[in-house]
Amino acid sequence: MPIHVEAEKGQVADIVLLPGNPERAKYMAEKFLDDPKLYTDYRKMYGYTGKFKGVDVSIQTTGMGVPSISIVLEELKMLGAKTLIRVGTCGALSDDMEEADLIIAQSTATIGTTINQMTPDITLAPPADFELIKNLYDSAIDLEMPVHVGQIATSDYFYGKSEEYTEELKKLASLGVLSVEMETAALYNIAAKYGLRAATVLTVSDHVFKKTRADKSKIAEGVDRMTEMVLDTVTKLYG
Ligand SMILES: O=P(O)(O)O[C@H]1O[C@H](CO)[C@@H](O)[C@H]1O
Ligand SMILES: O=c1cc[nH]c(=O)[nH]1
Repeated sequence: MPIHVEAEKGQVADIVLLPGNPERAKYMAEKFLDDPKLYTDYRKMYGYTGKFKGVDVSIQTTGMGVPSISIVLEELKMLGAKTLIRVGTCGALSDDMEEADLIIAQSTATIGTTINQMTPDITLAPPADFELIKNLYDSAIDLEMPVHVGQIATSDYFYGKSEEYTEELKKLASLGVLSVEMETAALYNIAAKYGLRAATVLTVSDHVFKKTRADKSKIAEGVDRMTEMVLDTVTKLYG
């Protein structure tokens, strides 16, 4: 049994949805899965396996930031997971984006994250799995959800420490980067390392430059949308 994801082989499904927040994992499992079973609560990083329309699906908390999700991803790989879809929140870098809009991350830039140490002399640019993001996009359109597709940024900082950091975010925004969050670079790099399928879907919880945050009910609306979109794709690909 791995040290942090306290599950035995066979308890985690091939397909794992990855929220950062443990309360989101619990909410999603209880609301969307049939017969969800908790397989780990170590450090309150809840992990559940249940069924959605007959397909086995796990929902595993990752915690916040690259170091935390990296531990979880390595252990999910040990447990046999094959398709990994992050379901997170993010700060929009464009004021035109609405709270609770969805973003599919084709790729991610990095600010400061330790994951770059995986290939110190190489700037790796691992993309999301094409079939996953194509189907996620089709699901969002079929379900008439507001969706954006493009590059995001993964940062080690939630609270920017300096004016320089804000300038870096503005630079990324001017280069077309849609939003900032804290885990996807680890997901795409570790998926590349093991040949796993990965994608990230985010819902806009904050506006970085306007310095506003959606209220909890608006974030919940985005989480519901994001989960419905991802589970629609799961049934199309694996049902
Ligand atoms: O809502 P989650 O999935 O945790 O994602 C975002 O929210 C956290 C910061 O509040 C970071 O983990 C960031 O990536
Ligand atoms: O602004 C934000 C919002 C969510 N997550 C982040 O990392 N940043």
